[in-house]
This record gives sequence, C-alpha cells and structure tokens, in this order.
Amino acid sequence: MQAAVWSAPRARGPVFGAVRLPGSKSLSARELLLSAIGDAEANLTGVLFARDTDLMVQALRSLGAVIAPWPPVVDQPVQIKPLPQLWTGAPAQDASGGPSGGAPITVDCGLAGTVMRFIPALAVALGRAVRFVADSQANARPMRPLLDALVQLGARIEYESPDGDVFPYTIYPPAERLGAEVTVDATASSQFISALLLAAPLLPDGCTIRSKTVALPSLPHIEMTMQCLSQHGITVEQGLSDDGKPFWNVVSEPVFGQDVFIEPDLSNAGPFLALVGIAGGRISVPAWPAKTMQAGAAWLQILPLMGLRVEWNCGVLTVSRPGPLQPLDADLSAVGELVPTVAALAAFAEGTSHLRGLHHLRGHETDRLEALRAELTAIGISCEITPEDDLVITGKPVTPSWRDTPTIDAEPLLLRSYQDHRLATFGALLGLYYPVQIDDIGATTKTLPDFTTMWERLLGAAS
Ligand SMILES: O=C(O)C1=C[C@@H](OP(=O)(O)O)[C@@H](O)[C@H](O)C1
Ligand SMILES: C=C(OP(=O)(O)O)C(=O)O
Repeated sequence: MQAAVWSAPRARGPVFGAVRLPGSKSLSARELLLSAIGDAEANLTGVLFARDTDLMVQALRSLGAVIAPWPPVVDQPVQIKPLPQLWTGAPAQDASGGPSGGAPITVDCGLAGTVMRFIPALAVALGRAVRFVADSQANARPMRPLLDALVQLGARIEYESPDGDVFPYTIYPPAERLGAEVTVDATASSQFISALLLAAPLLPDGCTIRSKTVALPSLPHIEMTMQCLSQHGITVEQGLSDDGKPFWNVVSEPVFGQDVFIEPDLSNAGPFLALVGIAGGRISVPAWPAKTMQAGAAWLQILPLMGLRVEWNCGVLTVSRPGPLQPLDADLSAVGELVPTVAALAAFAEGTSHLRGLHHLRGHETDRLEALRAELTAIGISCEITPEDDLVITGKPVTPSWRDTPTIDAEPLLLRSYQDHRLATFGALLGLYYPVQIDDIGATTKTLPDFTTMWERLLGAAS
C-alpha cells in the first residue's frame, strides 16, 4: 500500500469540541478472544474496528469462531459464536501436530502485539498448529520469551528462515498432555503474561505463570486481563514468591460467554486531550468510564501534573488549559503506550521533562525512544535518551497568540511515522504549531482509522 503523506493542520487558535472515541483496542482484543472460547454465544457492543482488531477477528475466525457482522454495523453488536470443538466435542478442523492431524492454518499478525502474543498461546492451548506471518517490522518486536514459555508447555516451533527467530514460523502443540507451569521473562512486554493468562483456562490442568523478574511493565494491562477473565467466570489467584516475583494461578474451567460493552479507547483519547495543552481551548470526551482498567485512565493524573485542568462530570471528561504547560518528571513504565503523546506535550512545556521507565518502548511498533528522539531533534527540540533509557525533553513554549507564530509560512518538515500509530498522532500534535507533513498517516489505521477526519473536523480543517 502506498504511504499517504498528510499535511497536519495547524491550530489557528484555541480549539473547542467534543470527541467520541471508538472502542478500546486492548479490551476489544481480550473480549473477542474470550468470547471465541466462551461456552455460549455473546454480543459485543462497541468493539473497535481497526487493523489490529481486524487481524484478531481473522485469527479467531481461522480457529473456528463465527464473528458477524464484521466490519461492525453502527448501533449493532458484533455476535460471536465460539469455537465449536471446545464445548461440543466436535473435532478441530485442520488441527495438526495433535491427535487429529491436518495442515497448520495461517494467521497474519500484522504489527499487532495483541495478535502476535495472544494467538500463539491460545492456539497451543487449543491443540492447533498455526503458521504465523507478520509485517517485516514485527521481527523487531520481542517474541522469544513467550515462545520459550510455550516450549515449556510442550510446544514445538519450526522457523522457515535459516536465521531462525523471525516470522514466518509454525507452532505445533504437543501430542501429549500440555504442561501446567511456566516461567516467563516479561520485562519486554506485559503481553507475554496476558497471553498465557488468557489461554490458561483451556489448559487441562490450568496453569501457574511465574514472572522471572520482580518488576514488570504495563501492569494495568495485566490487571485488565485478570479483570476480563474474572468477568468471564475465571478465577485468577495472584501472589508473590519469597523473592518478590509475581505469579498467577489459573484453574482450568469453562469461560462464560456473555454480552459485553467495550469502553472507548482512553489511550487514543490522549492526542485529542493533549491538543488542548498545545493550542488551548477545551475538549470533552463523552462515555469516559467512572472506573476502568485502561492505561488511559492515567490521563487524569498526568495532564494535571502538566498544568492542565481535568474535570470528570457524569461520564464526560473535559480538559482545559488554565496556565502554561508544565514539564513532567514521572515513571511511565506502567503506561508506556501514552508516552509518545506525553512527549509531544513535553515539547511545548516550560522546562525539561524527565520520562522514566521506558526501556520496553524499544520493542513497541518501532523503537519509540529512537523515533521520538529523531523526530523531536529534527524539529529543533532537545531530546536525549539516558543510559537508563529515560527520555529527557526540553520544551519550547509557544506564544499564546497563534497569529504571531513565526513558522507559519515555512517549508513543511516531513516527520516519519515509522508505521507506528502513536508516532503518527505525535506528529499531528507537533503539527498544531510547526508546519509538518507526516510521511504515512495510514499508520493510524492500526487503532484509529478515522483519525484524520476526527482531527481535521476538530481543527476546522475538513475539506
Ligand atoms: O495487552 C495489551 O493490550 C497491551 C499491553 C501493553 O504492551 P507492552 O507491555 O508490550 O507495553 C501496551 O503497551 C499495548 O499497547 C497494549
Ligand atoms: C504498543 C502498542 O501496541 P501493541 O498492542 O501492538 O503492542 C500501542 O498500541 O501503543
């Protein structure tokens, strides 16, 4: 597909408006998967339709789930008929490596962390052989610790490349009974733990999942997985070993199939809220949940620390900017996916921001630390990566009067999106002030296909 260069609209003054966000990527992925292995049909309302969730749906369909309508139809839930072989005893079609034989099915992971991590664990638990393909950029994303954990359960992996360790590869489940205990190094991604937790109820003896380390990134995402499992009737017992390392015990039991409402994506709300920090004005996001496990809940702490006013009233979150934008010094390891947006705000703050706990961002859609440094530097903002992989960004505050901005007639700078949706929206935030083009705004289709329409409408720049 040809990359779509996009001229980011500049803010001509304060921006006022409301933005309705589509469903959470992380909740959609988990609920689609759990519904596909549920013990009854389920209706999901508010499922995100974007590249990542489309890949998840196609993967679950190829395992046997019936999911329709897809793409979702406005105001209609997506109905999921779970995998028949689980609860009716019907033989798995195409199963291979296990008792029923047959050719492996192929699953495309694209660049979706949720698909490349959740589906292999699920397929092994289901006794299905699957060949995994992915975007070439996916080869830079960490997979090894999860694959090692699946080998501990008894799986076998066949790489097609003589170099090993890169897509495509086929994962074969064992012919004998699957194991019930794994130890995993999840310092590179919480999704390794989530993947094993989601598959665990299907393992014949359940599973004990042990973390190799005390500290883990993206803890809210692991908690979200536990909460989703618990809403589907699965008991997860979490504990700490004597040396302080977390473990999770999951019992083998049926996953209740049930109707679910998916909350709006609060991480994707980030760029729209951050817009106020740069341009001023007031933005509201309706249907903001009073209680949520999403990482984006942290906007309620992060934005006030950066000088923004955040009000939540009857399910509507409103952000305004009472004064200048402040730098942030914070450990963001729990909410790594918010960092590109925070970095954009830091670029306009009055002082130096120190963003800590970011090592695992090197394994996101791109190496986000290098990408953020490169693009901020290109635009003339000082950004350093410390030996601990913290980002240190010294902002350049802009004049309150947008008419005075000196850069207005300058030649646009081409910012790179690195096929990363969050780098693309980071670029759009810089573009509120600096004249920029984004080399491939299509990256936003990963989780927010309507991004440009929503952004341009808000800025009054729709054609
Ligand atoms: O489980 C999930 O839905 C996610 C977990 C996190 O991954 P990492 O732990 O790899 O950062 C997060 O950054 C990603 O956007 C979504
Ligand atoms: C890291 C992210 O995605 P993924 O689910 O592909 O890991 C993200 O959305 O910021």
